[in-house]
Amino acid sequence: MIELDAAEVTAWSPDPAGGPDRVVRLLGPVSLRLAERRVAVVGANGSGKSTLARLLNGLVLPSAGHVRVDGLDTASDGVAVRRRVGFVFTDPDAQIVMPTPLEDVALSLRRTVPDAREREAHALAVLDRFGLADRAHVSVHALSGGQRQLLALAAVLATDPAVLVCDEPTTLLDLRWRTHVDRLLASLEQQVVQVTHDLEAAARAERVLVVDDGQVVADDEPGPAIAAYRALMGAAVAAAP
Ligand SMILES: Nc1ncnc2c1ncn2[C@@H]1O[C@H](COP(=O)(O)OP(=O)(O)OP(=O)(O)O)[C@@H](O)[C@H]1O
Repeated sequence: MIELDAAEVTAWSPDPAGGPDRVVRLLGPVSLRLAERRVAVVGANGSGKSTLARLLNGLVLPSAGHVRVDGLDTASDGVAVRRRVGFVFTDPDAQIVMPTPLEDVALSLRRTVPDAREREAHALAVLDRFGLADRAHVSVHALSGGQRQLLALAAVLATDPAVLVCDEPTTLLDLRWRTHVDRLLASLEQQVVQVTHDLEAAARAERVLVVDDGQVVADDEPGPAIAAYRALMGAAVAAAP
């Protein structure tokens, strides 16, 4: 269970008028309990979706309030939270650090599988599960964008986190790879919280959060939540000069 209690995120920002830096609120206060297996987060560019997603595994810490995962506070139990909550970025290149897929997945397993041979065998099995076994030893630069996104997912899921948070995991993918990754995400046992601009993907969630200007402005089943998001975007388009 993910719990946000009056969680706020603030940051220092330059004053456009040239005065001293000032504190701006990026998100919140947000209070939520997320127990559903499939949660989608939608909203305009810059509305605060990534900030919300990053709060869930302690990549961003709340400036006020608390975020807890299965009772573990992201501020005081960050390491334990990150073992429970895997995070997948939009751009897999932000995440892939090793020269080959095998080494990259093996790196994720270094804590849970101490023996090097066992670790390699385990990493190969993970790559096989993601359809990447025949790419295990090639340079990661020789992978397609879709294969790189799969590798990023494989490396995160290798340690079997209880929760997977994905920040627009299919935005850079063509329709074929998007469908492939969507199916893979749908097949997971884990709780998945997915930030997305893909309203078809959001419609498959059990619960959809709509973020606008740093606030959760709708929180509902997909039908009404997506309708609220469309209304919000329609109003923004109508108000544009
Ligand atoms: N460290 C920071 N300092 C100052 N402002 C920040 C910082 N991080 C994010 N912001 C601002 O906070 C707002 C929310 O950013 P966030 O990345 O959460 O939006 P988003 O909804 O994920 O956007 P997108 O759909 O474009 O990825 C934006 O206006 C962004 O510029």
